[in-house]
Amino acid sequence: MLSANGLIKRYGDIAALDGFDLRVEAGEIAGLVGHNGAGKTTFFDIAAGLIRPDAGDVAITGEVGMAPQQLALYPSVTVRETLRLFGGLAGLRGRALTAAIDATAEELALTGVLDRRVGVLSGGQQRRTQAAAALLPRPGVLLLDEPTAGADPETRAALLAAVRRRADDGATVVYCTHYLPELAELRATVAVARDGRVIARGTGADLLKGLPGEVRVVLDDDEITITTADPTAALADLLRDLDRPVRGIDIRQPSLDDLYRELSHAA
Ligand SMILES: Nc1ncnc2c1ncn2[C@@H]1O[C@H](COP(=O)(O)OP(=O)(O)OP(=O)(O)O)[C@@H](O)[C@H]1O
Repeated sequence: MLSANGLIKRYGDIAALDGFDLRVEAGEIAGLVGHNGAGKTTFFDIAAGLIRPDAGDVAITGEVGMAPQQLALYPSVTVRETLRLFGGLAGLRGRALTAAIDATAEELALTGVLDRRVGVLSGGQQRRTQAAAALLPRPGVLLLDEPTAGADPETRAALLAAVRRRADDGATVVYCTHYLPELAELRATVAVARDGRVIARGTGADLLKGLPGEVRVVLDDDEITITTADPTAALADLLRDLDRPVRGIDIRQPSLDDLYRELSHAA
């Protein structure tokens, strides 16, 4: 469990966090989204104990594992040595450590590069190594800051599956991303940050309720477009009353992108 209450962090005139509240339960993945500068990284640094807030506190059950946005790896050591270091810091030794390294490398598709130096890996492999370092000790709380940035589709899928498994095993996960479809894939709840606060919190479905989607019906010489919160129902109504042949149908359900846009533009 993680519970941040009333966090405030100022840098001169800038309030990086300005009353930031967030509660995430064990087994939950909370997707933290928001503009550049909304305060996501500052929140992570405070939750991980790297910096102190000016006010407020974060309560955490268990250890914290963090994969920061900036790669923080030693280029001259191998992937295996990297994982050995992070596992060792978390108290893993001997056979337990070796088994954890093998299992984590396997789930993040790093087995083939375990004995290569981090500095010669591709960007995606380095990012997976960083995620592996955070995931390996199986911390109770995982803070992941855009771990799939620059990842190819296979890497992305492996990472998302590994994160989902950790939550299924009971970890509390906060997952920062600018790529909203990932949150649906992770079955994450959503927290939208803006100007140092969480301004919307809930399941994707809750937050999307009432936002407009669109249904477009293409006829022989005409086209009908309806903007509505329930495009499927609008389509059913339309088709019931329509006496002309339909050439094409296009439905766009409201998405997290719509929510993000709406909240970002709200005063
Ligand atoms: N050490 C610092 N000194 C001065 N200002 C800072 C410092 N760290 C963060 N800030 C400012 O605080 C605000 C929040 O920054 P933060 O990095 O937390 O945002 P973010 O939501 O993580 O952004 P991004 O999506 O770009 O990663 C920004 O305006 C940033 O410039």
